[in-house]
Amino acid sequence: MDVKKPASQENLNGNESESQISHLALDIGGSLIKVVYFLRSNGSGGSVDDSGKKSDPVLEGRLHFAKFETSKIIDCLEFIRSKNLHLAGFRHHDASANDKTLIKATGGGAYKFADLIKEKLGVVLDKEDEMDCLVTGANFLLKAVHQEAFTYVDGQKEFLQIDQNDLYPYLLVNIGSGVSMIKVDGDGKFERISGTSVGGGTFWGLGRLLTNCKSFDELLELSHQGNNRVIDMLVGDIYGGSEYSKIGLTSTNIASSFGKAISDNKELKDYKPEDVARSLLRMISNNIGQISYLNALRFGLKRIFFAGFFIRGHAYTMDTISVAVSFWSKGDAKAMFLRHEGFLGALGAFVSYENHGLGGLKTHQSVQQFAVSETYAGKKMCCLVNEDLNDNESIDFGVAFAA
Ligand SMILES: Nc1ncnc2c1ncn2[C@@H]1O[C@H](COP(=O)(O)OP(=O)(O)O)[C@@H](O)[C@H]1O
Ligand SMILES: CC(C)(COP(=O)(O)O)[C@@H](O)C(=O)NCCC(=O)O
Repeated sequence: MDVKKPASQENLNGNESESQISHLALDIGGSLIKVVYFLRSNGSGGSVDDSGKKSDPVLEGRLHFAKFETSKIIDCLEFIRSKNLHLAGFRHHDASANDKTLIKATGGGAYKFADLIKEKLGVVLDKEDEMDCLVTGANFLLKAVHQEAFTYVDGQKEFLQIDQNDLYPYLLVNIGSGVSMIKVDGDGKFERISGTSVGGGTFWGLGRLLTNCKSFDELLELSHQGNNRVIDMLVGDIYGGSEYSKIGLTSTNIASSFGKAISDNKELKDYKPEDVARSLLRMISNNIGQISYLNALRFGLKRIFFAGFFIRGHAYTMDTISVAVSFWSKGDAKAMFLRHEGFLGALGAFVSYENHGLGGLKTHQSVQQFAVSETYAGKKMCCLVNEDLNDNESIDFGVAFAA
C-alpha cells in the first residue's frame, strides 16, 4: 500500500513536539488496553549507512509502553489525546484530504471500540489479526531484546541467551483474559493449537467475587500472604498424612483445589481472603501449566514461553507454572517467561507498520552501542533494555523510515 508521510509530521500541536512523535499501536484486549508508542529523541534522524554513504533516515528514540483497564477506555483515549499520539498514524497515498489517519490496532477491542475511537480521536483503526500480532511480538522480543526471556526456578530468575538459529519451534502460551496456545514455527508461521477459557479473567473475576478485592494488584498482593493448604485438599489430607508414591504424589501435592471447603463446614466468611486468593492463583496457574505441557507434548515442543498480563512478573504465579511444567514433563520441558509479557500483541501491531513502508525496524551504526543487533523480518534492528523494565517503561530503539 502506498502511504503518505506520517500524519505526525503534518499537523501537531500538543505535548509531544512534532519532531518527537512517531508511531502508535494499540492492543485492546478483554481486560486491558496496551499502548506502544515511539518517541524519537530530539535531533535524531541521521542518514549515514555502515560505509558512510547516505541511506534511509534512521530515527533514534524510545519505545514507550502503557496500559489501561479496558473498562476505562476513556482514560486511555484521553492519555493518547493529551500526548497527541493519535496524530502519529499514517494515511493511504490516494486518500482524499478528508480521510482519517490510520492507527494500527489489534485485539477484540479494535472491532468493538472502532466507532468510539473514531468519534473521540478522529482516527480509523487499521486492524491486525491478534494471533499474528502475538507471534510477531514474541519473535520480535526474542530476537531483538537483550535479556528478554528467563526461567524462574526456586525463586531465581535466569536470563536466557536465545540462539537465533535454534529458536523454532516453540509453544507460545498467552495468558490474557483467556488463554491461547500457539505453536510457532517461524516468522509469520504458526498455528493456534489450543486454548482455555480458564485464564487471567477467571482469576480476577472469581477472585474479586470471593475476596472483595478492589484491584488486580490487591488480589495478587493478598495471594502473596496466603496459605493455600487451608483450603486445598492435599494428598496427605486424603491419605492420612502419607504420600502416594506409587503414582508419584507426595503428601503435600494438591489432590483437589478448594477441596477442603466441602468438608470444613465453613462459610466463605470463615476463610481468610488471602488463603482464598492463594488457592485460586495456584489452581489457575497450575492448570494452565499442565494444559500447556500437554499441548507441547502433542507436538514434541520442548520450549514453552508464557506471556500475557496474568503473569504480571509475579513470583508465585511463575513458580507455580514452572513447577507444573516441570512436574508433568518429569523435568523434560521448561517454562520460560518474557519481560514484556503483556505487550506482545501491541508490539506485533507496531511492527506491522513496516508492511506499509513506514518505519521498518532497522538498526544503524549510530546505535551500535546497543546491546543486541539482530536481523528481523529481513531488516536489522536492535534494542537496549534498561535493567528494570516494568509497567510504563521504554526501550531505546533505532527505527528507519522509508524516505
Ligand atoms: N491492572 C490490571 N487490571 C486488570 N487485570 C489485570 C491487571 N494487571 C494484570 N491483570 C491480569 O491480566 C489479564 C489480562 O491480560 P492481557 O494479556 O492484557 O489480556 P487481554 O488482552 O485479554 O486484556 C487480566 O485478566 C488479569 O488477570
Ligand atoms: C478469545 C481470545 C483469543 C481473546 O484474547 P484475550 O483478550 O483474552 O487476550 C482469548 O480469550 C482466548 O483464546 N480464549 C480461550 C478460548 C478457547 O480456546 O476456549
